Amino acid sequence: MNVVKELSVCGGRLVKLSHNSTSTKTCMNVNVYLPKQYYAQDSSRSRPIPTVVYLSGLTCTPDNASEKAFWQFQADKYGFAMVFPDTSPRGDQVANDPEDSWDFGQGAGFYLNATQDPYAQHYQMYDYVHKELPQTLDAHFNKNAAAKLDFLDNVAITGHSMGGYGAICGYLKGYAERRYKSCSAFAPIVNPSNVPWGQKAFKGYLGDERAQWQAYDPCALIKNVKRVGDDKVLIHVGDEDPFLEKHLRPELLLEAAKSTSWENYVQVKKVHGFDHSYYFVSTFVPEHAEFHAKNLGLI
Ligand SMILES: N[C@@H](CCC(=O)N[C@@H](CS)C(=O)NCC(=O)O)C(=O)O
Repeated sequence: MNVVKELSVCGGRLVKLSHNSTSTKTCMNVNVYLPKQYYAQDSSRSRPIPTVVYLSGLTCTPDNASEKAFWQFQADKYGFAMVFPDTSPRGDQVANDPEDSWDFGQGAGFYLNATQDPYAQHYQMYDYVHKELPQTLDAHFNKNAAAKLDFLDNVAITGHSMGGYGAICGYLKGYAERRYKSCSAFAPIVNPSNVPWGQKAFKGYLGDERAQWQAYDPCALIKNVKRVGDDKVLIHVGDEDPFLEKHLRPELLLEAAKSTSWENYVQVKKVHGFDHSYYFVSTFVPEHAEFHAKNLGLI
């Protein structure tokens, strides 16, 4: 991994990295925020600093949330690190949307492993985000450092819009092995098989066969994953979000959860007057941070 830039933010440092990914076969950018606890000269710390992975929405790079979600204040408050991955592979060699729209292709990888040409070659974002990136970050940050960061075990996941979808999907798919300790989402796409953004992406990346889509659809996954303990999924969405009725439709996840172990354990908070922007996301980041801090054993 190459450190492209390091900046002071709040009480810690934002590290901007790039690396050659074996999953996407491209150079990927990722931002990592190391909270103030990472730099504290406290050798008595008994366990590594947990991480929260934030998956961004359509058109975003790792910088959008790093600059506009204000996670850093919360990371310092509770003592977790943040990982901000990119939303797709990028580059001239990477196939893009034939319609040249922002809802598919570069900036819109949907955090899945594409099976269809010409996308399968580089769009392997599921393996990248959930498998390769944590291992790569672990090797980079923990090799020689005294203070350890936990990218592999005590990890939470969250995200916005397409990234909220990616977070719920990754959480449920990895649930049996407890890949993530905690999951939340801001204005997520919850039922991609049945909304235009998701259908376009699934058709392009996974093909016409709808049976293949089920493996990545939270509304299908939730029916086959048995919830344990106090696990809950926390969701916020604004009632003035322009994408609410057509693309997000969070009520469909509540319907899918009915009569399963998740009934009453998916919490959708519809908040009045908020839209889809980072004004909305940043307002509710403190509540999500507290939720994850509890589930990561920090409070
Ligand atoms: N007009 C928006 C449409 C896409 C959009 O709303 N993207 C959301 C995620 S689905 C976003 O976070 N955009 C970037 C930002 O607000 O910084 C854009 O081109 O950015």
